[in-house]
Amino acid sequence: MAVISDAKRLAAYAAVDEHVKPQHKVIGIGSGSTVPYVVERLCQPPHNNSNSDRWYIPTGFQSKELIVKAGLNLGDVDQFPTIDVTIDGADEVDDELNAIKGGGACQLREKVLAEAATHFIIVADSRKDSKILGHAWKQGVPIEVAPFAWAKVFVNLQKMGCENPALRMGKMKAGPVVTDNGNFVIDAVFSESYMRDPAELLHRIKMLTGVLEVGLFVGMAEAAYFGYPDGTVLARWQDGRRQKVDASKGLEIAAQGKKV
Ligand SMILES: O=C[C@H](O)[C@H](O)[C@H](O)COP(=O)(O)O
Repeated sequence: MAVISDAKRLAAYAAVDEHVKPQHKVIGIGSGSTVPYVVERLCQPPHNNSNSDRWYIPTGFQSKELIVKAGLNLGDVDQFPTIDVTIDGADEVDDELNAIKGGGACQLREKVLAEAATHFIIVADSRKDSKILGHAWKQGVPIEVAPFAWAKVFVNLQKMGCENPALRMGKMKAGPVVTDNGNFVIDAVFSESYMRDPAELLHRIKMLTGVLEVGLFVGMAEAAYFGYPDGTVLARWQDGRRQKVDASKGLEIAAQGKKV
């Protein structure tokens, strides 16, 4: 198995199989390239047997489309402020399961759904499995800001020691990326000494007026599942446990899924 998409699928399948139980009635669906496989698995046996009285809550446009296209019940977090399980992707995950998120500009809704969840689980391929944040993800910490405040937040980030904050610009669109909430995103690279203490960094950035949310998810994930190109899945837990998950069942289903 050499393809990264297969690794993502295995991680997603393993996470769904381990964490989504028939009694779970409200499920948060995250964003990114691994999440379509989460929805794919949720639509297969035995999980699909629970879907008629289950509600799915999206973290943005992409996951809303996934939920609607799969014919699942779409809800929102104002109807369901308590979620049983949220499964989401990540840009990088450190040794303690702190994560950088927001590469797709979804960090605000993602953090609300992560915080609302009794169980918050990350799924990703092995490239996201890291020791210290910033080692693998070089683009910086995604920061969602009120549009009129971006230049002021820029100056404050520079005062904190971030040399080159960047207003994220659209592709095939003149001007900045506008999030699903109508805000802008600043990507801010910080030194390793900052990244070694993500809780402190999160606190300092969040205190800047005009900042709505920071793509640092500190102490939130219960477990993270990383798919490897050799077909294995590594589960890491917040208490430091590491476990190789038997992905053979997932492999079998993935093979069947591809034929469909
Ligand atoms: O804003 C986007 C999210 O935080 C994604 O979960 C994250 O960027 C990972 O996305 P991908 O799996 O596409 O690398």
